[in-house]
Amino acid sequence: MVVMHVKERKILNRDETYIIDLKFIKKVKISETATNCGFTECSSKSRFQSAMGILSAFRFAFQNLFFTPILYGVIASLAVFSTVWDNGDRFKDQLTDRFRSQDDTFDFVIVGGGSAGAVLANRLSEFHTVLLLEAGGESHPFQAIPGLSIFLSKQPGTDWMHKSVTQSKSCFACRHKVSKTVENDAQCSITRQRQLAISKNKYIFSQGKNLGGTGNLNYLMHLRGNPLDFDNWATITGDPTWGYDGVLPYFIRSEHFVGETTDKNAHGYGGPLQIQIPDCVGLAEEWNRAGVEMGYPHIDLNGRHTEGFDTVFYPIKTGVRQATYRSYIQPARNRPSLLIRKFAHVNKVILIREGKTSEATGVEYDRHGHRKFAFANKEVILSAGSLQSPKLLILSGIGQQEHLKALRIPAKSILPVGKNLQDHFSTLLGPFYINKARTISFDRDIDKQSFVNFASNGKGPLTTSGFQAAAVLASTLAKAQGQGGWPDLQLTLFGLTPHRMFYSDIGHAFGIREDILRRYYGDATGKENAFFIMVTLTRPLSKGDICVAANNPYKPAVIRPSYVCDDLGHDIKVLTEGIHRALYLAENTTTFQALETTYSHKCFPGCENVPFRSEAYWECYIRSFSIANGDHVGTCAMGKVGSPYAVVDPELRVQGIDRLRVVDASVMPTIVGVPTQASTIMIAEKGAALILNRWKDEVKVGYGPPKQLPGNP
Ligand SMILES: Cc1cc2nc3c(=O)[nH]c(=O)nc-3n(C[C@H](O)[C@H](O)[C@H](O)COP(=O)(O)OP(=O)(O)OC[C@H]3O[C@@H](n4cnc5c(N)ncnc54)[C@H](O)[C@@H]3O)c2cc1C
Repeated sequence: MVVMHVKERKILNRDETYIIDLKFIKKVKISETATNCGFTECSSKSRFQSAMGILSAFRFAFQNLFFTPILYGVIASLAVFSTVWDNGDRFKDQLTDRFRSQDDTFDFVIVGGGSAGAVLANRLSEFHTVLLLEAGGESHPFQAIPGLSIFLSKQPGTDWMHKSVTQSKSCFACRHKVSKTVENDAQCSITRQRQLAISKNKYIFSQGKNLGGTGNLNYLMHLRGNPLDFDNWATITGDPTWGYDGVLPYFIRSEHFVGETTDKNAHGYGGPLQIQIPDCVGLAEEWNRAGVEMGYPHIDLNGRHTEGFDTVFYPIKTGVRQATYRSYIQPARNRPSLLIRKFAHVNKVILIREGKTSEATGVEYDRHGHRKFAFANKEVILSAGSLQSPKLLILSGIGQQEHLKALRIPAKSILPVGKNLQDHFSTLLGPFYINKARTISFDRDIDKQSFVNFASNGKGPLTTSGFQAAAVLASTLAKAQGQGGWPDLQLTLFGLTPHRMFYSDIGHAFGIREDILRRYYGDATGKENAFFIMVTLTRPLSKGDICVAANNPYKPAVIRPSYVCDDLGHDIKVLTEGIHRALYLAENTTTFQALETTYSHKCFPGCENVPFRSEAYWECYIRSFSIANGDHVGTCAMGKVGSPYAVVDPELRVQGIDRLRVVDASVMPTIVGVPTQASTIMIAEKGAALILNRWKDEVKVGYGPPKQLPGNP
């Protein structure tokens, strides 16, 4: 093992051990190597100055010393890399396009090749001709590495980077951006627009912009949700097949589970998406043990459960991120029945009036500078995600009457499109310092060897996004309402030690001001070992909405998330309780006491005027260090016809319009109590089965291997 210490900087290698302090070289001994991640702790012993040592130190310096600065350089230039990648792919696509089919009529036209759209493209093209239109290109190679997750969002080539409107009750520490955009006011009415010279307190919402969608840049936590999340959907929609027992077979169908679990029957074996625990789980074992100390079971959180703790599963294969890009799109790509058009920005759905109702016949889209049209013999399916499917509906004439009127878009169906926006809302607690190297430090653990280890074995610290274990808990408020078995809080272990650029990287990932984080994390940087806990409100009362400001597909949607805005103060109370439980776990369980866990004593900048750790302090902390999880749902909710939020029916058909469905996260009527990718994939699997069943009498033979319709599993 080699440790090179140049001034304050350490770089690790696995073969030999030196400390170079520019003036002298020290031999050091490895005192401990932690399990599975390859974290290291070192202590110096004696000096030596052998010629061999110096020679190998120089050799090492040439091979490794520059690795970390280069890595930081690459990470800092990810924006450039992603743009260059995107432009290169665009150029290649333009060149090869002339050799591809120029057909414009297909059985199905799918808009958006993200988490849901990729599943549909795969399943439907087994039996029908499918055109998949995706605004972005191929997934970026860096997106395959889970360890780079916190750097992947907000890169211009591969992220839509939507902006919320200015928030008054949260986001106080969010990045302030100078902007001259025209903003909608609080009522989503385009008649009252204001010109803002400086816009602040805005969230930047990431959404993946390439094949695989947001699954390419998310944090890889694969959690399905609580059975009551889905039983609630069955009640809302009046359709029992959306209850837990109805949706479970579709979770199972999507999955190929690898590894050990306490609930084997809950899992699928042989599905497209490989699910497993990554090689590097850091403090997960201690986390689960501490949960048991607190009276919660260590369970499989993807099984039938109420409350509990568990290590988080990821959609990975030999360490590599799968997303729906590698699991659903790549295996289907060569089918003659599937045509993928990348860099195709869809502007609206083409609707024609048929008697009293309208029917979707195709879409209008722009590609490589040309306006084009594609037509569907059977159906058009929108899978553009919760922030864009509603926008496309509105631009096509499906939305709220006043809104369409103000936009001068002829109304085709009056529906509450864009209302009911829900998301998880979090804050990040820590650092919690510990006395052992059990978490990842970028400065210490990410080196040339860790890349080699990842590339050749799929092992090591690069296999984890940092989010390694979770707990789902019901708050006392939920229990008081008789919902003790229906968790409304998630605590997630974030196993990173603050590295040199931590304030900047976390600021980038979560959209928080760097100057504030530099002040807050100033003491933490350079300390050996620490972890964080993300505290998440998973069943918020506060709801937001989305509308569009102009009849122009290139104008960003107006997004009002309205986090922690409920009049009862419910959301703040539940989050504060979550913070107390996280603190209890870290400070009061014997498992974490054995690691000498101590919480940061620093006051969050802006909250100095309230007593540290008082209820008022935590409220200030939450409203300042606000993290929007990006789990947006509900903007095209399914429900009973005529209900206040229902846009699609339980078969995901847009109400009042023929041959048009929405199949993505936006159809969830209420948000599930965990991150939303697994449930989005389940919705797409169920949606595909519904569509195939509808068109079962018109199946074309000869498109791909399966000879039998999947139907209900
Ligand atoms: C930073 C972040 C971290 C997250 N972490 C997790 C996590 O750890 N675990 C988890 O389960 N969930 C996580 N999520 C949420 C999860 O990834 C999403 O819920 C899920 O991917 C949504 O899938 P979707 O199919 O609805 O939308 P998307 O995956 O966003 O797909 C929509 C696709 O449509 C395309 N598109 C949009 N508009 C157009 C248009 N006009 N024309 C053509 N194409 C268009 C987009 O480019 C995109 O490819 C995270 C989200 C974010 C933002």
